[in-house]
Amino acid sequence: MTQEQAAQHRARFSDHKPQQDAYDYEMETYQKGLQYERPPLTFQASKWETLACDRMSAESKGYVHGSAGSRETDDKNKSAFKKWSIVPRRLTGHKQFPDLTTEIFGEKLQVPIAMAPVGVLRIFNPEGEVAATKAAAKEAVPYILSTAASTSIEDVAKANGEDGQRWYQLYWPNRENDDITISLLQRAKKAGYTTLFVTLDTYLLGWRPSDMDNGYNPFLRADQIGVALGFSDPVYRKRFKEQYGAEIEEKMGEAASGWMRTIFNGFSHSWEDVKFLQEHWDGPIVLKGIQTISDAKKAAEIGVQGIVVSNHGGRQQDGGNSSLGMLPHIVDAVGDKLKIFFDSGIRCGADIAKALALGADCVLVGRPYVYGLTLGGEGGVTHVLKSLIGDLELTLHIAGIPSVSKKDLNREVLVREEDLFEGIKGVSIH
Ligand SMILES: Cc1cc2nc3c(=O)[nH]c(=O)nc-3n(C[C@H](O)[C@H](O)[C@H](O)COP(=O)(O)O)c2cc1C
Repeated sequence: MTQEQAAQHRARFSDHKPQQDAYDYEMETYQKGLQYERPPLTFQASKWETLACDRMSAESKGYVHGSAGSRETDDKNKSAFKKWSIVPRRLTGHKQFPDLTTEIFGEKLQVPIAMAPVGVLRIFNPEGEVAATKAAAKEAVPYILSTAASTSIEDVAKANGEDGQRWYQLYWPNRENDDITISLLQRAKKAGYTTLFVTLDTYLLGWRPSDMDNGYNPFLRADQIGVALGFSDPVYRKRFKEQYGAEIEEKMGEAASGWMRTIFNGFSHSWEDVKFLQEHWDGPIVLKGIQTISDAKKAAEIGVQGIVVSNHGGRQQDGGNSSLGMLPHIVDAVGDKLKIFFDSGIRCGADIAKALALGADCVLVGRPYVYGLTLGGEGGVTHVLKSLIGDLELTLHIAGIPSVSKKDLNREVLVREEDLFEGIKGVSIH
């Protein structure tokens, strides 16, 4: 990104604030409680999943809650957070709430949180991506649109609005479909998506028992839910007509499976292929799905701007490591060269604080906002975002941590819970 572009981004986003501060949301809730009014949705983050799953069809539940194989990776993602504890400091004299703002690729963020790319949101609520992206814009949280979305690139941009911060996630067609890749990138650029996230771990869907039990693959169905980006793509439409002598709408089944084979083409690209994206995307590129130090170093070598330390929420490969466990090792290797995003397993404010303390520059929230969407549409997503932000803000404030900047929120504020019990043998706990 040029200096000039960075300046433009900064100017565009610097005044974009959430409509209501998360702490005010808490206070408003207590005020309403004085009149015996209860919040429509629970603040207990650990309950969102069960409540939402109870309300979904078996297919939707299997799709969002499902993970690869025996769920081992997913389970480890979540339990890894408990291995770290935030150690509070007292009498800090801080007279302000923590500063949660940060800067990513020249864009000011009000909080170091973005909404992870999640496909097919209309299976959870008819408003799908439109509801999610509107809530993101209102809470000043960047929205990452998935290539597997059930709403087009352009319609999501419209709903996200002038002030919305939007990034685009690519499921990368194989090189025989370079013209389709270029078309997707150009559409995203034109619609105001500023950063490109390229997902590396999903060249086909993982072995997901819960989906197979339901015989459910949202991308094979002719209901247009998993294929919106393809069906609205001029290059894919032209190709389809040439091949079938018919419009997509006349042969929906073939068009849906054709699009699925285009974006989940079965085989991995190579490091050399990334050059193609660098030639065709004018802006920062972030590789999503990095889980090893050597891949993180290669990402830095080939000159992309960031990585997401992620294992797709354990949905792709079973028997894997926790994403959080790898985070500090990767940060030590490339944290000074790349922006480090993190996801997989974040469920509450303290989880966010821990990932940031371990060196992430920004975290992505996945399943929790899908549960909010199921429970309350746009309002449900808003509630989840406000809750996570409020929880993060007060967790930091009460721990005596004045900001999310690396000088304040770093490994010094953490202790491994295990070491506390070993500490007597010589681990220093300052
Ligand atoms: C229902 C669902 C759909 C997803 N779709 C996508 C997608 O289209 N593209 C992508 O890169 N990641 C996708 N992800 C992965 C998320 O971006 C993110 O990596 C993951 O949700 C993080 O794990 P967590 O949900 O356990 O926090 C999806 C996740 C879920 C739960």
